[in-house]
Amino acid sequence: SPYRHEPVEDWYIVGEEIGSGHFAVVKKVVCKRSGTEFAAKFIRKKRASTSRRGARREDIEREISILQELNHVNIIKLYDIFEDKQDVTLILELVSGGELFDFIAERDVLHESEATAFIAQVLEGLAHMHLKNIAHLDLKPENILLTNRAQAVIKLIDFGISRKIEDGKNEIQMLGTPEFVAPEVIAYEPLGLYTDMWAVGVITYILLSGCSPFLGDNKQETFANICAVDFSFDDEFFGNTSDLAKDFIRGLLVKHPGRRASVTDCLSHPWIKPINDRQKEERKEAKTNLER
Ligand SMILES: Cc1ccnnc1
Repeated sequence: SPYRHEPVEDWYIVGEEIGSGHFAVVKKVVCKRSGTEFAAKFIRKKRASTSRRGARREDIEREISILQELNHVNIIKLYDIFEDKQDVTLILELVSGGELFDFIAERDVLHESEATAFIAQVLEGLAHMHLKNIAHLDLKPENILLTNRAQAVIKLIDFGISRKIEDGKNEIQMLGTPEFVAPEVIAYEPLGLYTDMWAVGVITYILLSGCSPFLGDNKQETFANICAVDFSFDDEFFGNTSDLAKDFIRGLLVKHPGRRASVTDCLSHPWIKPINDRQKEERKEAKTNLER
């Protein structure tokens, strides 16, 4: 295969674990030649065809080809690929500012205008993907990282279940994380770019309130809440939230995929792109209630 068959340790000093995925572990590494830090994602290969452990070759190659097609400041970059008997290892851009939600939880007050700046960056990264008919399909807070605390640049990570959406062929059976999956995922109906937009609605709802709109006591309850689109803006948590923000979320938590706001609709929504000072004023006043 076209991947480098030398040991990763020949070229990189392997450091601490900084993340883990389904069949993968992510470690901080330092390039021996340049001293530059990267993240190495060691993906365990499936050995026997009957084994349930390890990732299938076609899934690893799909993640790689999708990462190689994407080139955007808000999407994690892939620099190199190694392979040995046990793993395929992706050398990725190191994103060391932690998860967006931890950054926000640390802040005592986060104005909506700051929240929109983060969501706008998620939307910019998604716009780049959706333009190429690529859906992430596993958008959730832990897959939204920050480069560092100063600039607070967002990076989308983990394209492990990401897919090219081709008409008629997107009957993909898959399940992201229950709390963030759209109704079509639960109903085994076609997934699409619109499936990511539902997740943006859930993420924004949580960012502004600290509450999860559909989370039940178990998976079944959560799925029932999602399929019924059973959510509300409880005044206890949304009392300070602007009407623009609620309108933005309502446009995304729509059951019918065809009626759901697209990434383009979102980028031109007044909550993200205020067109006059009144809209700016309205946004500024509101504060988030994210759990501290
Ligand atoms: C977890 C992770 C993945 C990619 N880059 N940095 C950190």
